[in-house]
Amino acid sequence: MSELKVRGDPEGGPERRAQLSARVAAETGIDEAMIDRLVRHFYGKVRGDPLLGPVFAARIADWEPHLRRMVDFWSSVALYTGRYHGQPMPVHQALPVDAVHFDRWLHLFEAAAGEVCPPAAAAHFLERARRIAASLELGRAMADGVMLRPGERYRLPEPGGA
Ligand code: HEM
Repeated sequence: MSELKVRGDPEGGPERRAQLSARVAAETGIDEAMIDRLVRHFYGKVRGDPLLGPVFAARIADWEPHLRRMVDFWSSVALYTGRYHGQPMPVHQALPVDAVHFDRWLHLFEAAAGEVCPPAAAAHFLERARRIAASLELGRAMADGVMLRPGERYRLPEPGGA
């Protein structure tokens, strides 16, 4: 499985990261306050969603630590701050999710970004979300021993099916 790189650690170390971060901020208007608004708005939608809400409710009792972790994650991914040090792949490999869940997640994320961010910022977040979602879906399939072909989506086996 290819490594899921989300630590905001591009070639060149801290100075290069700071340069990239400043450029993204200047080009898109993204800052920590916008990331905080986006994360809270997005997870508000997720929690009320009939498909995704129960998946989260089964695992998250105290939302504030999760929201803070997700702010760190998006700060690393969007602004190269290196603040997130978790491992999303094994977390999502253990979840009961497939293409339908990933599509819904991206749909809600796109809606949230459109509501909270100016267009260039929304596009920056969304491009990264799509790539990471595709990588997590590949990893999720692989956890069930399924190697997806390019463009193929992962479908959980029907309960009681073949
Ligand atoms: C199928 C759609 C998804 C579902 C149902 C889902 C669900 C979850 C749940 C329940 C957790 C918390 C697990 C726990 O703390 O026990 C989690 C954590 C996380 N999710 Fe997702 N997720 C989805 C897609 C995504 C996508 C597309 C991304 C990134 C773009 C993402 C990024 C993360 C990150 C960074 C964490 C924190 C992992 C850690 O450090 O512990 N998720 N997700």
